[in-house]
Amino acid sequence: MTREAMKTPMPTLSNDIFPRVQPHIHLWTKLYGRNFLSWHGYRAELFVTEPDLIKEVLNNKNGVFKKENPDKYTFKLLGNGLVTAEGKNWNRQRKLANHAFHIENLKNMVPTMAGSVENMLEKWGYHDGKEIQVLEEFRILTSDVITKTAFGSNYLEGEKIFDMLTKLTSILTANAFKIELPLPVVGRVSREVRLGEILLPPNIYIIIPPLVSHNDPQIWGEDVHLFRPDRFTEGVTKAAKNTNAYLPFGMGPRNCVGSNFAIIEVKVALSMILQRYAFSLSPSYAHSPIQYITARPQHGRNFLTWYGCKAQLYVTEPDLIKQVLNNRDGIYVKGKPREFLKKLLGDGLVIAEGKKWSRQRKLANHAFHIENLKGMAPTIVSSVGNMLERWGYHEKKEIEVLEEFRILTSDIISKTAFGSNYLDGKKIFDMLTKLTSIIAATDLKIKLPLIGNFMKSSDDILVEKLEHGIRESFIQIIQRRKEKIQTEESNGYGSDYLGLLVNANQDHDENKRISTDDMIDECKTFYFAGHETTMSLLTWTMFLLAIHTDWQEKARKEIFDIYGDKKPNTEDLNIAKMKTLTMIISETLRLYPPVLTLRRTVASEVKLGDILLPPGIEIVIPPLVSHTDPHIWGEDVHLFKPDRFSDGVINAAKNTNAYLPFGMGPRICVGLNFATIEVKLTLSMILQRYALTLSPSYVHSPVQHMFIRPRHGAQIIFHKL
Ligand code: HEM
Repeated sequence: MTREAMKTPMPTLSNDIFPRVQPHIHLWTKLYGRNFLSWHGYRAELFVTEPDLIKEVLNNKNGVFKKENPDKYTFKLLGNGLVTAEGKNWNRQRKLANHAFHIENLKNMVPTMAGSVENMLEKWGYHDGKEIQVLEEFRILTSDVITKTAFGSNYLEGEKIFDMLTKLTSILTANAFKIELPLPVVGRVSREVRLGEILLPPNIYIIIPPLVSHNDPQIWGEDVHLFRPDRFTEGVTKAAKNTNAYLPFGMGPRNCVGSNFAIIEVKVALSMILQRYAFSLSPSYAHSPIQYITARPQHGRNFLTWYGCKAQLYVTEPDLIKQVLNNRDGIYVKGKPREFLKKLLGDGLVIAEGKKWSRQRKLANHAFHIENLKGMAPTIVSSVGNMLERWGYHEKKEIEVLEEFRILTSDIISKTAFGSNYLDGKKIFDMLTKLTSIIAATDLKIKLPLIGNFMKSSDDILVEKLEHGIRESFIQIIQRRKEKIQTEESNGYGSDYLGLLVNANQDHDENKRISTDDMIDECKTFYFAGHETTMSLLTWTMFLLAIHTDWQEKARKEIFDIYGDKKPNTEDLNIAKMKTLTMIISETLRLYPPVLTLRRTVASEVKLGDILLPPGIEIVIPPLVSHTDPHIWGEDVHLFKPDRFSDGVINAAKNTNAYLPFGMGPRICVGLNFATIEVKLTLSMILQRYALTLSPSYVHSPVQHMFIRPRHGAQIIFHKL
């Protein structure tokens, strides 16, 4: 649950962190009430969140509630120090610590603290107007302060210790499921005792998660998640309905011995920072990465991971990416697709290899040849027209465009590639959408090699049903095409993609002939590849234009210069003149590339850069890594700045191989031009009629659902021009 919760950034800068950092405890308090029992392996744990009971446990009047024995990891971090000690040991050590942190002693530490802060600020002096990552700064500051004040040595001397402690803490956190650190307070009952109405047997563990009572609206009021320091105007007693609900430093005899020290340190640091600087949150903060692979710079640019029993090499270095995708010696092949993906794409163009790929690629290239694309333009324009007619009634209202674009792109691909319309294709799309959902949900699941082969999950069964349904629908569409043409006594089967496929199906030359199964796989592939990708691009472009109204204006001006207020001229699309739109689309594809991973398999041993790759290893290329690399795009890498593309990709990026929205090399997207024309015509017709703004109800939460999409849709407000 934690991993799921952490997968995406928080949609807003909300303080409602509890469901995110402890999703399990959050759910349990909703399901089981304020105090509940749970099992951690064989260990019974009582979660206590009722303030009065918390007080009873922490005040520990009759000495029943002991500290937990440290497990082996905690012990390595804290030894048998004050935090974990019990009895006499604890008594003696606590006295010493109380003395060290006595208010008189604390006063003497202030100059040292101020000196450390001064050092930090001196370093910051050079950063005027720049962004500073303060978490790292404060790691150094607090280490420096504690070494100097408590041990009389400075950060540099203590650095080795802190480095080691930091590593140890990482291991501890990674083992957070084995141990309970540091969010909840943990203790153990030494003998039978009554807590409220609950009779506790000895040795039961007690867990107190402060976030529960800190987030309780009954204690703090309905504005519990808002940052409102004035609730503390008259101290904690007046701020909370029950003061025992406030536990940042614990309470009772084992409360934090360093609380005064910490507060003084924070006050000194804040005072000195506020005296010198005004600060604001950097735009790069909220925009945290969608995939956590990008958040692991410590592994370097290319690194190995394991997906179940399969080795995967992640490659993010542009020159190596180029080597893999260009595939000069035919070594980097499309590997065996994942089970589910195969159901979605069959053995169609995206997956096929060798001769089959060559033949099918030729057909697709032909279908999407520029002359054929021009022929499709009137169909695209009329589909967009239908959508706009529907929108006519929505003036100044909010429209959720992701859904709209799903219908639009489905309609366009059905009509242009298969000569049927959205309603005909709707059944297929519904089934494909369901299939996509199952696949997106199972993408991270790893099938056990043996068991997975014997047992069918409910997903497997549903997938088989959908697969069968999709196949039947395509057979009908193909059959209808064959019959229709026969009755019209025409020679060919049409020049759209389906027509080319049916022609090839009837070809006398065996080498060129393709089977019915091949046709079905190609149909699936085109329906799928031509639909969700373009829908994602259209949606994010609308979103970005709604926020960046200056670019919206520039685009609109360009469109009026070309088409006036008339429908786009399909005789001459004038696509080449759409410089601004091209830049906007390129920048959108950089920030929100619909295809998030490209995969290849190494067919035979090969050297990639300095790495010797054995056959069978899978290569994963995540475009977002190089798309968001400041070394390649500059420090403003996270900002929407279409003019970085004003002289093409070559001048936008330090290395053009870093830009991969459509892939590169022989397997580059075959629908590239088609998608681009579709998006340009759609945007032109929308911007001719409407000004766009983002709706306040929009929540920014981009997620990977096969492709990047806004989790809660994209709500845009349309104002008639
Ligand atoms: C914004 C829209 C689109 C994006 C971002 C996109 C992206 C991509 C990418 C990155 C690849 C390369 C995959 C790889 O190297 O492993 C690809 C391949 C492919 N795309 Fe697209 N695509 C888009 C639209 C379309 C459309 C509209 C169609 C068809 C109507 C299409 C059909 C295909 C096919 C058939 C392949 C496989 C080509 C081959 O392996 O030879 N795509 N696409």
